[in-house]
Amino acid sequence: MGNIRITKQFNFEAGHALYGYDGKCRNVHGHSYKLSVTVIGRPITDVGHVKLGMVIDFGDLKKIVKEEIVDKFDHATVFNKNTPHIELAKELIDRGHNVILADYQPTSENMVIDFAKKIKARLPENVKLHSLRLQETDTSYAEWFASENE
Ligand SMILES: Nc1nc2c(c(=O)[nH]1)N=C([C@H](O)[C@H](O)COP(=O)(O)OP(=O)(O)OP(=O)(O)O)CN2
Ligand SMILES: [Zn+2]
Repeated sequence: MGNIRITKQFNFEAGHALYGYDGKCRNVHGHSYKLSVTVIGRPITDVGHVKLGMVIDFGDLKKIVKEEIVDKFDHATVFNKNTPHIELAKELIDRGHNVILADYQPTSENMVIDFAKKIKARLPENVKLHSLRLQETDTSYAEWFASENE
């Protein structure tokens, strides 16, 4: 049996600001992010296996992506910790806000690279991350493909 790709989609709301950017996105603002996670592998053929016919149970994929990404980023504000925004971030943290201090500029490109690393580290041996698509607005998204990052 051949390789099959399966995809699960996630949504989360997050704020961010692009420090030093020459446009309106230098302001703190938010997005309703849509993340599509595609993995590839061979469906299980062992008739005695509870996951017969699955590459990975969608539920198991959901658990990984929720724990690594959605539960952390949903309703958080992401700042580049290598910029003066660290001061703003510290103030918000002190006031009990949910803040993520990223070691990168929080563009959709950098976020999708970060997400790929985190998801890859949690997948079982027989399942590979194929691609991610992170949609920031109705008209803007970034994609990561394993085949382009080997
Ligand atoms: N290459 C990138 N460019 C921009 C990013 C990014 O992550 N990567 N991010 C932003 C802003 O954060 C924000 O997402 C604005 O994006 P944009 O598509 O420009 O939003 P608009 O509302 O102006 O889109 P329209 O649909 O064209 O009105 C900026 N750039
Ligand atoms: Zn934005």
